[in-house]
Amino acid sequence: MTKAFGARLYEALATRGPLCIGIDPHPSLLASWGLPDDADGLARFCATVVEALGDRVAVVKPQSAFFERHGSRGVAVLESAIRQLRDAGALVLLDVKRGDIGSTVAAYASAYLDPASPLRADAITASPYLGVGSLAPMFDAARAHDGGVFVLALTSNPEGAEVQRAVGPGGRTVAQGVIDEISQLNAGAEPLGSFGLVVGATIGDTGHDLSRVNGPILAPGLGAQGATASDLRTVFGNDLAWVVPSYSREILARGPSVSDLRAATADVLAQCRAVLAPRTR
Ligand SMILES: O=C(O)c1cc(=O)[nH]c(=O)n1[C@@H]1O[C@H](COP(=O)(O)O)[C@@H](O)[C@H]1O
Repeated sequence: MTKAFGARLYEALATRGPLCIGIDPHPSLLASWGLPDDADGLARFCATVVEALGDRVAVVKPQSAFFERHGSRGVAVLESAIRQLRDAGALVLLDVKRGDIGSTVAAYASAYLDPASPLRADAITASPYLGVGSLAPMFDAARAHDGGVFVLALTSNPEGAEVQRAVGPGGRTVAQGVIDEISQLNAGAEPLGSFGLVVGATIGDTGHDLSRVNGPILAPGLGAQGATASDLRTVFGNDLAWVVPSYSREILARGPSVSDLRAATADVLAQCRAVLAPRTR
């Protein structure tokens, strides 16, 4: 039996530092790395990222869409990248943003969180817009298999606010409802819950109560979308403790040189540490 995802993440953040790097092999990045826009190019792209970052970054987040666009051969590359990253000691957060009725969510859960699946990752991203309760089979699978689930709360894109900040009959925003339900799942977990939220680094002061989350908060939108490490202070205020800053294109654009990828990563990690340290426990 391995440890719960939250405990494994806690250790990874302590030893490797508070950072997630995304693998988003955009066609333009493949081109700038001198690689073809096909499954072989994808495989070489991933091999370089694994070599450069697999042994040093706490969380690596492959974006499934960029693999799926190459069909079954692309998905095979994703399977192998997940395995290699995990073997190198990184926690793999597979960005698939799944959500559906509960019975279908159960199938997604077995696709991504069951150790028997070739696509098994440490954690996945999930969309709560069919109701947080519809994600229950994913939460159950995460508990059973020591996995994690990061649920969208306040996303980094400008279109998100219209839905996420809508106020329900009880006076709570949709996002606060998501935050509160995830907080309940993490209540009492030590040292850190396995259920995370996604809150974009681009959104300014959240205006939401994140004080009881007791789990990780993934903060994408840094770099290419315009947010900087210092924005994390504005966005999260006193709730910075378990923020996991996430960069994709900003770092990947520095490839294919392994040493440049490492240097860029070390650079953003230092910027994030300066804002996030010290952790409260
Ligand atoms: O869940 C995510 O990771 C995510 C949530 C969000 O609110 N905004 C967001 O950009 N993302 C993902 O984070 C990555 C951002 O990539 P860059 O803009 O290149 O850093 C993409 O894979 C997005 O799909």
